Amino acid sequence: MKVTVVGAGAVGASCAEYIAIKDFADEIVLVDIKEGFAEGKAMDLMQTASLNGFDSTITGVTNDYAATAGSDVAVITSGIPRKPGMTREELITTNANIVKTVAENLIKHSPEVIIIVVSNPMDTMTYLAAKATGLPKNRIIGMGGALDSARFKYRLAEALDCPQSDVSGMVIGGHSDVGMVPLIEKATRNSVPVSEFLSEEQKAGIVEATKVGGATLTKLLGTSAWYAPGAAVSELVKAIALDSKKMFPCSALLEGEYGLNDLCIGVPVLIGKNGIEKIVEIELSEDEKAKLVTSAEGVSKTNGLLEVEA
Ligand SMILES: NC(=O)c1ccc[n+]([C@@H]2O[C@H](COP(=O)([O-])OP(=O)(O)OC[C@H]3O[C@@H](n4cnc5c(N)ncnc54)[C@H](O)[C@@H]3O)[C@@H](O)[C@H]2O)c1
Ligand SMILES: O=C(O)C[C@H](O)C(=O)O
Repeated sequence: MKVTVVGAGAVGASCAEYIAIKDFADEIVLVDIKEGFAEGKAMDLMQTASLNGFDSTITGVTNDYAATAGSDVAVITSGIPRKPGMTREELITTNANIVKTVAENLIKHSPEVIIIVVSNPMDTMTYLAAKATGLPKNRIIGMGGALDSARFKYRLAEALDCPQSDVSGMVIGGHSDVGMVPLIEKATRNSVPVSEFLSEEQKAGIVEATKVGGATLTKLLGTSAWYAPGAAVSELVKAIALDSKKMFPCSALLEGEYGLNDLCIGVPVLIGKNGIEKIVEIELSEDEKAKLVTSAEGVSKTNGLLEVEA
C-alpha cells in the first residue's frame, strides 16, 4: 500500500510515524509546501526504522505531486491549526484554498485514491474535498470522530478509574467544540452501561470535557494536538489496508442517512478496502437525534461560508 500524507507539520508527521510503526504500508510519501521540510521529516523518521522495527519506506517531497502517483490513500493535513481562544471554524478562509488545491492535485496523479481529510474545520473541508474532486462518497473520509471517541474513552476511564481498554464509547456529530455528540447513554464499561457507575453530574462533566478536548489541548500547547490525531488517522488507514470493516465514527457525505442531506458529518461507518464500506444507521434516542440535528445545522452553516470563501 502507498500512502501520501500532505502536510508534514505536527499532525502529518505524527500520522506518518504511526503508520510506519504499525508497519502495514509499503510506502509513505510526505508532501509539504515548505522547501525541504517534508524531506527533513521523512529522513528523520526513516532513521527511526531500525529502532522502531519497521520496513515501510518514507520519502519527503516539496509540493511534487508526481511523487504521490498511484497512492491508495492520501491524508490531507495541510493548513493552519488554531491558536488558543480560536474556534476551528475561524480557519476556513486559509484552509479552504489549501484543501481544494491539494485534493485536486492528489486525484490528478492518483485517480483511485481514498482521501482522508484532517484539516479544519474538518467536516466542511471534507465536504469541500468531496465537491472539488467529485470522488464517489465512499472515497472521501473525514477524520474527527475517531479522535473524539478516543478522548471520550480517556475521560470515561478517568471518571471510572479503570483502564481505557475496559470502556467503549462513540462520539458522532460535527467535529467542533459545540457540535460533538458523545453518546454517553450508549457508553459501557465491559458491556455494562456507564450510568450504573456514574452520577448524572459525572456524565455531564465527561461529555463537556470531551467536546472541548481539542480546545483544552490547544490552550496547554499553544497550538492544536498531534499525537492522538495522528494515531486516529493511522487506525483508519490500517482499517483500509487490512480491509478490516472496523466501525469508526467518520465524517461522511450524507444523502438521507439519519434524515440528513448534502453535508459531511460524523456518523458510524465501516472502514475497509473501499474506504467507507457502509454508513451504519444506529437507533438514536430522541435526545441524541435532536443533538445530531443541531450539530448538522452548525456544519451546514459553516459549509455556507464556503460558498463565499472558496
Ligand atoms: N480533524 C482532526 O481531528 C484534527 C486534529 C488535529 C489537527 N487538525 C487540523 O490539521 C491541520 C494541521 O495541523 P498541524 O498541527 O499539523 O499544523 P502544522 O502547522 O504543524 O502543519 C501544517 C503543515 O501544512 C503545510 N502546508 C500548508 N499549505 C500547504 C500546501 N498547500 N501543500 C502542502 N503543505 C502545506 C505547512 O507548511 C505545515 O507544515 C490544521 O488545520 C488542524 O486544525 C485536525
Ligand atoms: O482542536 C483542534 O483545533 C485540532 C483538532 O481538531 C483536535 O480536535 O485536536
